[in-house]
Amino acid sequence: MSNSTDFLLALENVTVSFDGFKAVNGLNLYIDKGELRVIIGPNGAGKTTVLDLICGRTKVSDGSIKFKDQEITGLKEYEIVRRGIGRKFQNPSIYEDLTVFENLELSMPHGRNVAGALFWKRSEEVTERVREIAEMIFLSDLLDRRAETLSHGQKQWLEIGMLLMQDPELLMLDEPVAGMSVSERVKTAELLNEIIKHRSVIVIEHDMKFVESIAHRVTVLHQGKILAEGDMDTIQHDPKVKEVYLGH
Ligand SMILES: Nc1ncnc2c1ncn2[C@@H]1O[C@H](COP(=O)(O)OP(=O)(O)OP(=O)(O)O)[C@@H](O)[C@H]1O
Repeated sequence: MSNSTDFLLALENVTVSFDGFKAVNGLNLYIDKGELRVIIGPNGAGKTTVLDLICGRTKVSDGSIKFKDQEITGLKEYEIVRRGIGRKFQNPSIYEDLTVFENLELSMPHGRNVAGALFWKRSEEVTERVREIAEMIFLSDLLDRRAETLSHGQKQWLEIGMLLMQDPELLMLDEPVAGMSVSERVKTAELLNEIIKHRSVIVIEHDMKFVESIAHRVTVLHQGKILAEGDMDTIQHDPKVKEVYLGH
């Protein structure tokens, strides 16, 4: 047995070409258990593509992606979800005409086969879990509200909550605070810090104030490669990073 990784997620030499253009080029990225990693970088750097590769939406052209030491490269998106990776996209995909409670309830995995889904009914366990997650995402008092009546920020939290219902070990969020108010951003930082008590999180973010408030470790991507990696202080003082990203 190799003892090569204690990492939750390991990308090694990952490359993807779109018609010969390498959007991600020989990327090595390692995420620890309980880590909150922020990925920053200029437009077109390959940030979203990295998340697409991890969740199986885009196939790697070369390289390996391992989750808990098992190869996930080539698995289908739903299989990767089942392994324990949840992904939130920029636009919330909640059910607007259902309540907060129902949205969360629907996201609880119902068992792995049709029979499981057919015979599933609301149980104490599900209700308990919905309440627990609702509390985390600041929506305990709004469980009976239709989702369409929520603010933009609350909808984003609801979608994070829906992912948490699936109990992922790794959560990936693409610009979670875009369009949020200042107070919602502060609460989102709180939420992320709560989430990483039991899971790892990868966040793509442009808002540097928000990044400062959450980041353990920052990876700067540029032209599909890692330009720099380290704590916030190191990144902010890195001349290469200043040149391509922070300096303008
Ligand atoms: N399916 C695709 N087919 C062709 N080119 C693509 C595809 N997906 C992404 N690209 C290209 O790959 C590059 C990286 O895109 P990506 O969206 O990952 O960047 P990003 O760092 O997330 O940028 P942004 O901050 O603007 O969201 C871009 O040049 C983009 O046009």
